[in-house]
Amino acid sequence: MKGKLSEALIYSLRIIPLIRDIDQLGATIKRHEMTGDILVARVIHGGLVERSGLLYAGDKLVEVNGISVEGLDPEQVIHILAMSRGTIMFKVVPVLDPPVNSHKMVYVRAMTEYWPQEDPAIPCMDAGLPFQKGDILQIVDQNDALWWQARKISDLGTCAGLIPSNHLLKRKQREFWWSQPYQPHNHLKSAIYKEEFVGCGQKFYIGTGASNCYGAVGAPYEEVVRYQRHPANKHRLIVLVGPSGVGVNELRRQLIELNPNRFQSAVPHTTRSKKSYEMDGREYHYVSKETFESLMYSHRMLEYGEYKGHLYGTSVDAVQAVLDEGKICVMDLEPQGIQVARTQELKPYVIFIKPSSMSCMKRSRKNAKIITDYFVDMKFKEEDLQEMEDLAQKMESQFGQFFDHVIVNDNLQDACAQLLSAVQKAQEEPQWVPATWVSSDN
Ligand SMILES: Nc1ncnc2c1ncn2[C@@H]1O[C@H](COP(=O)(O)OP(=O)(O)OP(=O)(O)O)[C@@H](O)[C@H]1O
Repeated sequence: MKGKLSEALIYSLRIIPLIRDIDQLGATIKRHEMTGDILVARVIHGGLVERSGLLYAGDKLVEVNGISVEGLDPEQVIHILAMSRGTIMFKVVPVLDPPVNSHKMVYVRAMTEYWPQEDPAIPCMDAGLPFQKGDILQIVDQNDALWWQARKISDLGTCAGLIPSNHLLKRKQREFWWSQPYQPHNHLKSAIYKEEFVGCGQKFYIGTGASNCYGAVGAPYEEVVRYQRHPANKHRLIVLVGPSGVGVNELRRQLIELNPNRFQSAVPHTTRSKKSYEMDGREYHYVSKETFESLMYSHRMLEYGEYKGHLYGTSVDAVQAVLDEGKICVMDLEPQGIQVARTQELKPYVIFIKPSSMSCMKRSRKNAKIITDYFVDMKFKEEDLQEMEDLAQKMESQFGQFFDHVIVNDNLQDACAQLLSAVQKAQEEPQWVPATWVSSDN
């Protein structure tokens, strides 16, 4: 029988050389709250440290290039690193069980915006990844429940950056919401232990329009997948959105005119009575108020409104009727209606029609007429164009996360050609869509 051995931890010191090519090392360090040790806090995905496979989160730094880091602040260690060139020698006590990233890679659409420079709670500002509404992010590391690592798909070659986790972002949004309007910034103060980024100080643009660095309340990330419509499947609904007068109707009309066998509008419903020259199902579906309201209450109306005492609206079934014929349904929608249309059933592809610059608009709309029920032949005035621009900005900042594509409507022919190409791509090429749309039918 073995005698009782007293246990002892054997700390194996390891010397790790890292050759710094450019000045990115891609790791953060922090000081242990109790022991004062300098530890590797985080290894950034895609950075030099991660690629070397030699340093892990939790490793304790003992020396850097022969200089002891004992008793130093993380900032002082960063300074030593900043002065070092070529091969950097780290003497470390390796962590006993290095963390493994067991999460699969997921892609999300950012439904809000995030500005690390405005977020005092981020453990390391320089390692933060700023993003805007609608950006598609590749989440590469979810080991930390609060801070994930992600890359923008438009920038997959770079090393990852820190973003707040879904859970943290939701919590912060809620706190911010409740703290309004009396203490707009107190919620951001946090006792999170600061980390220092061992890499070059990336400079980020600080957003000016954001109400706070965490954006608006709502689901902060939407999981997305690449989806390509099978040629045998129904077409995706094409939704056009834009400020009044920008040319949404004109573009829709022109697109349908190009190929009426392929593109079609949905026939709207109305509660007004049919005129003698009209035909039920051609201009409108003429229904009773009760029928209309039951469609509304059962969420089968994509949008509706009242005009001169009568209800008007477009139903999901009317859109489906066009899709069932194998055609591409093109409809314009108020931005508030996008969320209602965003279903697995319709898989809408949303195109935002945007005005161009004021000077361009003045030129291109010189002979254009505002089309309303009250004024005939009224030309666009400067105020109209200004109002259109302001509204476009508001729409973009409020609903930009839902836009799959943006077209600037300056020259009508160009805009129409861009629309045709975008619509074809939406139907025939892979696009990012909410993961829930393809879970069961693929
Ligand atoms: N690129 C363009 N160049 C010149 N005129 C244009 C252009 N786009 C649209 N127009 C004209 O601008 C006017 C308004 O366009 P349209 O009716 O399509 O606006 P809208 O976005 O549908 O707005 P609303 O919803 O208020 O009707 C029309 O007379 C249209 O012919």
